[in-house]
Amino acid sequence: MKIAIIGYGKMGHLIETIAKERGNKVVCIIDADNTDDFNTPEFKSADVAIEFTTPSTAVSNILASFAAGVPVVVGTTGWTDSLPDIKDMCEKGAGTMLWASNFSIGVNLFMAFNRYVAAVMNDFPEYSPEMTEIHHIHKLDHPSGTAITLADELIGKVDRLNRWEEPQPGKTPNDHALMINHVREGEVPGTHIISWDSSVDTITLRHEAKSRVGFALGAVKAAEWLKGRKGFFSMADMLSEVTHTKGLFV
Ligand SMILES: NC(=O)C1=CN([C@@H]2O[C@H](COP(=O)(O)OP(=O)(O)OC[C@H]3O[C@@H](n4cnc5c(N)ncnc54)[C@H](O)[C@@H]3O)[C@@H](O)[C@H]2O)C=CC1
Ligand SMILES: O=C(O)C1=N[C@H](C(=O)O)C[C@H](O)C1
Repeated sequence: MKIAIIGYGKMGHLIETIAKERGNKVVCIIDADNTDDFNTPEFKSADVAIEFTTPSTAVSNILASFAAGVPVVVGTTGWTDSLPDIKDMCEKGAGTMLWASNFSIGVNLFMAFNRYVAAVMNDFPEYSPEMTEIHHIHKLDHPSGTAITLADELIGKVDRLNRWEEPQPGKTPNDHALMINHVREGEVPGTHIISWDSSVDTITLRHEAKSRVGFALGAVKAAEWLKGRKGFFSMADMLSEVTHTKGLFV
């Protein structure tokens, strides 16, 4: 199939390599210096575009893809205040998009394990959860999109929690808040840790990406799956259809 790449940075380069290895043709690459190319026949010929740019540019790239009539897989994080409006547009037929805070199959399994553990822990108030995400020093947003997804899903299962917070100097954490810590060091591709702590022990769930390959491969597979569909989709929609794990992802 024909793929357009929006954002030719660390993820964009890897997506180009993996898309070609899987037999796809990359028909157009848009980066910060050629954003007028959304109007070209090359971009408009793409079956699906894949967008990995920055928190401040994702929304305009999504809208430009919709205007060009090209369905778009979006991995950019840090812009999701606008997600309800974009989802609404897709549901009204103005565009097609698949968004995920994390395209790695391992992280999507980790998300399922997190939901299961949180549901169990709802009945064990002696355990308090906390989350830490560790990423490379170039990352623009915090907490990571993945941490926000994990936190929202955990909070949804635990009656004693109603929001997440980041630590603030001099401020005592609220009893009903899940704390999310972020660490920026070196070139760490992405590590997420969820711990459940009691006075006598700690239970820890940890996912550690070894490289960005899992993210890029998942995004290319999502693009291949999105071809020919219309509406708004998540990784869960794709995984629940292509795997036989009934109820695990949605
Ligand atoms: N959902 C997922 O699985 C993953 C999401 N990400 C997210 O993807 C985004 C990009 O990550 P990286 O590739 O590591 O960043 P990067 O900084 O290496 O690349 C971003 C690219 O976007 C380009 N860009 C900036 N403005 C643009 C515009 N208006 N139009 C087109 N391109 C533009 C930059 O020139 C740069 O080449 C980040 O938000 C990151 O958090 C990263 C890895 C996995
Ligand atoms: O910026 C990154 O690199 C990553 N961003 C995503 C996020 O914010 O969750 C996914 C992955 O952890 C890598």
